[in-house]
Amino acid sequence: MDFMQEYEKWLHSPALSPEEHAELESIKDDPKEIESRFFGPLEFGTAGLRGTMYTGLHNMNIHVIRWATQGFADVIAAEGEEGKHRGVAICMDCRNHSMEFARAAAEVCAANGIHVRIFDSLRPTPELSFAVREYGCQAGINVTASHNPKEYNGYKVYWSDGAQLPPHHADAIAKRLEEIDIFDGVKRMDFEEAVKSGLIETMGDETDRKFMANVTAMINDRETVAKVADTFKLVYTPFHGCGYKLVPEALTALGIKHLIPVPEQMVIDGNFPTVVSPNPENPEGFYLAIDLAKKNDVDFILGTDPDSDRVGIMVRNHEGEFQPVTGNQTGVLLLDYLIGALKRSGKMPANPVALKTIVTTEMARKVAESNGVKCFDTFTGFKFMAEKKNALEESGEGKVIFSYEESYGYMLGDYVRDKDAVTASMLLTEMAAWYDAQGMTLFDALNALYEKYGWYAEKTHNLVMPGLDGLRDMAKLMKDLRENPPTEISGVKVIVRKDYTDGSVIDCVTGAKSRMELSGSNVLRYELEDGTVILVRPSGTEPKIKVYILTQGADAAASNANLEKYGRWVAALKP
Ligand SMILES: O=P(O)(O)OC[C@H]1O[C@H](O)[C@H](O)[C@@H](O)[C@@H]1O
Repeated sequence: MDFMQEYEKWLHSPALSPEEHAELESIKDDPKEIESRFFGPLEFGTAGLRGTMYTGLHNMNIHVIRWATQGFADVIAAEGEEGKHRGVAICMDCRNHSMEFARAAAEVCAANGIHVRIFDSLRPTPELSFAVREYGCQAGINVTASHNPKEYNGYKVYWSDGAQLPPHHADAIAKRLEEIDIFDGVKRMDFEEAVKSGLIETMGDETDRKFMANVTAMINDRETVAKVADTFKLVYTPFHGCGYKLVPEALTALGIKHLIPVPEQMVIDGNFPTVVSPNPENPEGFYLAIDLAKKNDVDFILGTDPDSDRVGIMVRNHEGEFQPVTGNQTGVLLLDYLIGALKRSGKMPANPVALKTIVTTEMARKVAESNGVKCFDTFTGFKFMAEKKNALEESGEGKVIFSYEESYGYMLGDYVRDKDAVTASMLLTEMAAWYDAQGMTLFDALNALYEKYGWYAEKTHNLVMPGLDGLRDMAKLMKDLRENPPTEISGVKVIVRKDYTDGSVIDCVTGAKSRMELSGSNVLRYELEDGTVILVRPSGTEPKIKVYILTQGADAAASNANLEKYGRWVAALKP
């Protein structure tokens, strides 16, 4: 694509508002900026389209939203009249322009004769997955950039099972888009007109009630919560986003009496004014919650991201300080707790299964298998976990009790096919209360798990490479690693090398080549002589290469020393 030509096309399009024209005019002498906005369209990555909210083809704006929706509408329409009638559920998060973009998507669907159910205001992402399933919709659209910084927005697409579209399906939309002109090829219908004609319907409290009935049915142990409810306290922050209402509601239904919300962050605001990044993976954002927790003598903090699909926790250690519990650790804690709770309540299904991704700690497998639960790996993204859950359950091979990613996402129950911070927050709180009743904090519980299952340690390094140069650098880094694979990392031999792009496995000792089951994702994996696993992949949601170190040691000091040692190799990777 000739980026200058594309820029000119946009600059002269009558579809642009005066403000958008002015924005494009202002970069006319900046070819680099023009190239980065017009070199090509956004790609469907880990979680659909995601980009910064500027005027441009490689950005998120109303034109890109309408265009993507026209492509998606064609894919839905290909299902025939029945598919159009089943229609699409549409949701949005708290970001600037999310509501406007969601309504724009609804207008395009309606103009294509596709029935729309749109939420009347922001909702947690898992509720969209739920709504698609509950109302038997053909598809779903969610306008959200999840945990990204405020400049971003995104467009997630779902299919009838309530899961995000798998890559081959997303490719069909991308192919369709090549044939649709972004300005002239999109059908539109006025929102109010479409409401009047019955093509657009609104979802609100009635859908919340149905969703919440499913969430609260997941409670395992009200009795233990009730025992400690007079003294057990927690602090909660939704980071200005969608968790503000239904997470507290779930906790109240659980029987929690002392929920202390962070007042400044209970305010919905797409500028996320109190944090640099609304990502619960970044502990800095918890500073207000920590202050409040210390003042109120609380040991447990819960924080959900802006679209409330991810949740992060912090616990007080023996020095009285709060420390973040990583997604890997939180998942291990919850998996172990759920296994115990299901066994205690006699609700453990036959052939139980836990799912995790290839970049999630092996400790989860250890916990699962030590307790008679099978564990399977998938690629990053809940669409893959949903696919695996559906396949295992449809074939009768297993019943998934828990699915999780190291990146703070947890999927529970059968009513959603995406990560769900509403249900996870409630069950994490139930778990914290249960340990409280045993005289333990989650900090104690985690240490007990390490003692029992081994000292696993993980660290994800993010090599941030923004802009067009960044894209090139990232591609070069992956290429270099393929062309000159490391034979040792920080002085330790690589014994097996795997490339998930084509599923190839190379035994570095014998040179033998074989294949693995998983393939089709740009991920490299190195297995080292000491049992450490290092994985490298470009993020599908942010401009960065992620390097995951999964290691183990005889004790905490030894496993942390490994993280440091291998971290030095990672640091040298960045161009
Ligand atoms: O590692 P990335 O490709 O950036 O993805 C990070 C996360 O992004 C989104 O939240 C997806 O829904 C997750 O499944 C994924 O783990």
